[in-house]
Amino acid sequence: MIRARELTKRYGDKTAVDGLDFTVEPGMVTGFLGPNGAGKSTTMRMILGLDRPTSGTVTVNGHPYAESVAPLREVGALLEASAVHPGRTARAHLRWLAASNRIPAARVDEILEQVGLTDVAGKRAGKFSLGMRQRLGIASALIGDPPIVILDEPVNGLDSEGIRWVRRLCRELAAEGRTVFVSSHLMSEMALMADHLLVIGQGRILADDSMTDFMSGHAPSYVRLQTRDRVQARAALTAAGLDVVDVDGELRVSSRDAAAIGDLLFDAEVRVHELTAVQSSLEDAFMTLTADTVEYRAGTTAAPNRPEPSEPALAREGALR
Ligand SMILES: Nc1ncnc2c1ncn2[C@@H]1O[C@H](COP(=O)(O)OP(=O)(O)OP(=O)(O)O)[C@@H](O)[C@H]1O
Repeated sequence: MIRARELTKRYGDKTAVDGLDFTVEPGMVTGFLGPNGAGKSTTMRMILGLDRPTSGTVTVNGHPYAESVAPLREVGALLEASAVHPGRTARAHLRWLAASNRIPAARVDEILEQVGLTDVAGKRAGKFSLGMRQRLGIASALIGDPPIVILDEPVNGLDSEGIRWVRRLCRELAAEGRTVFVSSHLMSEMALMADHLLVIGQGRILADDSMTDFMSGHAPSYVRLQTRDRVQARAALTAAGLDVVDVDGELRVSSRDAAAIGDLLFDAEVRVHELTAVQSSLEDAFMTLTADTVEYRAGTTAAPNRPEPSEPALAREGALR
């Protein structure tokens, strides 16, 4: 378990992390999300004792990580995949880590096998591709068989097979009862991997919810309706208590039950061309939630202080009503 209380970090005038209170529970994958500059890396660094909080505390298993006597056996972390001496082979790197943490040498071959690096174990890390370095970073995190695993952008540089492997690995680690805390900018991947989400923006918590609650609260579902009889359809749906928005000639109905809407329109003698239940994505939900906290943004011709609004966000705000 990881627990932060009023965790704050300032760099001069800049408050990177602003009074965070959260608990990362064991037995599940917790996704850590936030736009660039939100304070994710700073938070992870403070958890690992690499940065000192300006105020507040963060503990792993009830004590600050810096006080750990066998750090790699307590917390395994991947912060930067390239943090390996380039002249060292993968096996030599892992042996060195094992020796310095009193981990049996036999564990090295076991972990090389687990991350799929056995065949290149004798190769220098400097010659590794980004994907191989990522795997070596994950091996380094897991060598001490730690109950807490922290992975910052673990799928960076991995191909589809590698991404699936990381997803399976995280889910297995959580199923074994470990605390798994993972950041990623790949929303589609996070949606498949995480059970719980911690979302921050400008150093503050925006959401701390189970994936299910987060999606139902922030990623609305709707039914898309194409018909020539829009006026009649709208009247029938509104009379039934449903919200309807017109987006470029397509009606969006605030419901997830396409069949019920089909029946209702049939009774109202409305000819339907398309009726599709649409679930907005984690990315839509994330963009809507963090819209006002984004620190770096490319120039856009749309509204200057908000991201390009996602379709469901438009629907929810009734902007096109
Ligand atoms: N050593 C530092 N000195 C000054 N400011 C810093 C330092 N480290 C981070 N910051 C600032 O603190 C804020 C949070 O940065 P942090 O790297 O934790 O964000 P992040 O969520 O990890 O971003 P990204 O997704 O881009 O990695 C940013 O505004 C950043 O510029």
